[in-house]
Amino acid sequence: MEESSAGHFDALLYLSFGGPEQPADVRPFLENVTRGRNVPPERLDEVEQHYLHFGGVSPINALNRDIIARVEHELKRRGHDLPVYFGNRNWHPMAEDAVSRMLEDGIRRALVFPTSAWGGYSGCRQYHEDIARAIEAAHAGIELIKLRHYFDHPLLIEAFADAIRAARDELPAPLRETARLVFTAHSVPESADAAAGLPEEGGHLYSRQVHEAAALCAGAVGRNEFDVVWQSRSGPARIPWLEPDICDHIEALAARGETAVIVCPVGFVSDHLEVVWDLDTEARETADKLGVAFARAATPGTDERFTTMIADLIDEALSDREPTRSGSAPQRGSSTNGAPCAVGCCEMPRRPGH
Ligand SMILES: CC1=C(CCC(=O)O)c2cc3nc(cc4[nH]c(cc5[nH]c(cc1n2)c(C)c5CCC(=O)O)c(CCC(=O)O)c4C)C(CCC(=O)O)=C3C
Ligand SMILES: [Fe+2]
Repeated sequence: MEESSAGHFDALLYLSFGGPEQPADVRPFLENVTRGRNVPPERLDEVEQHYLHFGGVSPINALNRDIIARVEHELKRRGHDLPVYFGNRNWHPMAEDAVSRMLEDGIRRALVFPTSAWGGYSGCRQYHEDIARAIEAAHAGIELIKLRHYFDHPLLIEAFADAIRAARDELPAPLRETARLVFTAHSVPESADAAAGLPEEGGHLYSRQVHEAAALCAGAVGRNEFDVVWQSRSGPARIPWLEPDICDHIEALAARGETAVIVCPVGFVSDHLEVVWDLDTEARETADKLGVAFARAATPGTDERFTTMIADLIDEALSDREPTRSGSAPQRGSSTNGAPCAVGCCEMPRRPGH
């Protein structure tokens, strides 16, 4: 998009994934997430149990409400009159409802902050689709401009780096320096990663950004050795997803004699279910069983720098200035009313039988 996003905005739409808030929500939420996506029912049964283990309540909505309160406070402090609306892709409050409330309140032009820092279909283009769907449902004129990818924003990297240091300090002193530093992000189908970004830039935008963010965090804590692994794979077993999985990786580390890991969930902004189940429960149990000391770095959502980053991204959009960033992988993500970032960006290949 060549057009400028600078100028006046009436509001901020905080757009996230959504999660169930009571046991009865779990199944319909999972149906929403996986509609048309060929996820086997056995996988849904399994994931349903993870949610029920936590009383059918995902922490994600409460965490997002907490971040929103901080953002509102920071925007006021900076003198911006930008009310913040909350909408999700998969559960209430839904993006459609947020946009219809915005219209009722007279909002005509708003910025959108997505809780995904990344490019790729699930992390970027699907949020554009959510925006387009919400506008269509509202049957009224509104301009929604999504903010850019922030995977390499220096404030995000610093928040993760401090969290890694704090996790390291939870380990027994003799293990701190030798503990393996392992970054993890949500797996996606290999085909989705290959199609992420622009074909002429080589695709693989999501995994490239994850590797870059990991390298920046590792550099910030003075390490040049680290691993990037994946978690929370879904879909049928016959379809390849990004690997290795975090638990398999911990097993491989144990087999070659490693005695401690620091796991940094670089792919996520808050301690939602994929973090508290897949890492704090499954990965930790795997490590315990193998006698590998385990420490998990905090996610950045509740770090003050995360709020500052959101406000800085807004100020950047308002003034149309160059992005503040530490990396060099392609960085897009900003477009109006759900248009793709560029022609062919994160275009999912049509798979027969889907
Ligand atoms: C890249 C990516 C992110 C990071 C970017 C971002 O943050 O957006 C992310 C985040 C999240 N994923 C989440 C939860 C789930 N993801 C699922 C399924 C899937 N995720 C995928 C990708 C991603 N997911 C994909 C390719 C699928 C397969 C189905 C499909 O092609 O779309 C399923 C279905 C069941 C299953 O796991 O099989 C669930 C329940 C939660 C909320 C947790 C909570 O409730 O607290 C969050 C933040
Ligand atoms: Fe997911």
